[in-house]
Amino acid sequence: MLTYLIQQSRNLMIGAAVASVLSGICSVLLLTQITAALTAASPAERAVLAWRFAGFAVVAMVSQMVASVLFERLNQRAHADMRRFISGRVIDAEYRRLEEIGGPRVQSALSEHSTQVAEFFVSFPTILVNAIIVTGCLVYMALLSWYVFLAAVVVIGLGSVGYHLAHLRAIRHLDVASKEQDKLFDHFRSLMDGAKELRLHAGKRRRFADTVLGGSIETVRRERAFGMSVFLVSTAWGNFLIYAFIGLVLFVLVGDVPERGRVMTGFALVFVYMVAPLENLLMALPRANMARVSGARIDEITQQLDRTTLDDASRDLASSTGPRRGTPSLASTGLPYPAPADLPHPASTELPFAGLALRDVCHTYYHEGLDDLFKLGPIALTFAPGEITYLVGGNGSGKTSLAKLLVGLYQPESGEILCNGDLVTDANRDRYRQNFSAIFSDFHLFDQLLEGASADRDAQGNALLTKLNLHHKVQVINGAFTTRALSQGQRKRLALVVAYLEDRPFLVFDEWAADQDPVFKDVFYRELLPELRARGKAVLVISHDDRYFHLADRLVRMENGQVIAVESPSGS
Ligand SMILES: Nc1ncnc2c1ncn2[C@@H]1O[C@H](COP(=O)(O)OP(=O)(O)OP(=O)(O)O)[C@@H](O)[C@H]1O
Repeated sequence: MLTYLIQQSRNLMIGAAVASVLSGICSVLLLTQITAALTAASPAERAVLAWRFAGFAVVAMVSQMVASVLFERLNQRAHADMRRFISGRVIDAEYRRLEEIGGPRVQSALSEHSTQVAEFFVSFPTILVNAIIVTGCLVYMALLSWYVFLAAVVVIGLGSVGYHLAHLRAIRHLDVASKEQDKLFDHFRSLMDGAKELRLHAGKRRRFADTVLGGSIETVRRERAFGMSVFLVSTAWGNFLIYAFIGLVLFVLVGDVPERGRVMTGFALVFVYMVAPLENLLMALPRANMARVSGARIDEITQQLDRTTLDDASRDLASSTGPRRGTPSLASTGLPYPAPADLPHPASTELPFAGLALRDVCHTYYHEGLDDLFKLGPIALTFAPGEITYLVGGNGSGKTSLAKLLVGLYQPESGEILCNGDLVTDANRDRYRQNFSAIFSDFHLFDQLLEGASADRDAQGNALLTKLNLHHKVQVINGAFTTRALSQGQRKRLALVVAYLEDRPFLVFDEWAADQDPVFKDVFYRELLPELRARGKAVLVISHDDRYFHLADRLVRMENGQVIAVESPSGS
């Protein structure tokens, strides 16, 4: 990830580095002018020095401005690139994969980890400029004396071994911290999602705050502090080696060389000049290592997201703009998923929907903690336009899972789905999904319709709001709802407005009516559903409202992941 970001920003980075180096050189030259001014005798000499001083000061200022602005831009660009990259992968990922990975880990990658990686671009100029200065000093040292240079190499070697050992240890702790951080994001979510429960139960609130959340915060602090301390200790070890080296050179190696005074002065100057950059370098490296750990974490998450992706069409599109699997690539981030018009056509929505068939489809959930499986299917069912199917059964019998299989959110492990007689495959699954509007029980309402604002659509939306008796609460203006602060039942009605506007041939309602008052429940089952039937829509209604089961064209009963009966209650 980090390597890729550096490659992506190479030119900007080179520009920023050159400006940094120039600023560093000018600072040194300014110092030489100050020293010269102290000893300058004539006014003419001082005038020349003054002009030079002014010149270097201006160049130093301009180059520092350019360098810091460019590095800040690099930082922000890296941040934006990563956000686009990760959210692009999340949008592309198979839904089931997302369920498995879980929101908190993705959230953690999007926020903390990407901040750490972007931070690298703040420490990078320090590393770069100081590394250049240290290298320059070593070259100068080699010119002064080969013996001393070789001694320097040995000391640097020793320092590196120490640093490497420390590094291995520190990385282990930073890794534990970054994994714990993913859990911490889960607890952060509970802070909001569980706000009501936490307020109603003081004991639980305390235990959550102290043990669960507090424990997680503490683990991250402890592991990160330990990892970083190891780095800092190795920095002190590096510093010690620098002084040991200086002592070695001054008091042992240049004992009785010819021109001792000149050589000693030369070394003294190099050391004085080199110590600060070397210290800065050693201090900046731990930050770069933090960035590396976070970069690896982002890679791990995006690779898991990638294991199965949307469909071959989007994969093809991404591969035409850059590498996709294995090596990290931001190439597809500008276009995280293909516009429907760009997709190939099989199982398409262009043909009028003529029906679909599930042929012995199966899906399995594996519950890791319990070492337990939930097996859905094999299930064989057909769905026709203008037909209302009620899917009923006890809690956990597999109704929602079957609906997710039906609408293409899960791909069948075995068996197949045929739409208009065409086989649904990985290549056309995304297009197949465009046949459906679904309101699951954990539905999400976007604040916009995301259909492109138009006066017509606003008018259509507002008419539907009136029909669903919501017009006094909310309106559609410029393609967006004026509010989402509604009761659960009202929000579900709003979701219904969205589904109506989508005008898809197949609608799925997962216990939609559960939150409606009796009057509107009646309207839903007795008016809205028949109306949809009359418009030729296929409808799957997951329901526990047995008062209305007789209104279904077909009643599919489920138990323990299997369809146990298909009935025709209305006698049609
Ligand atoms: N995201 C998931 N990960 C793992 N297992 C799951 C997941 N969702 C559901 N399951 C398992 O699948 C079984 C069926 O769940 P499903 O939600 O399909 O049932 P349901 O019939 O819709 O239940 P309800 O009437 O309570 O909504 C559950 O018992 C659960 O063990």
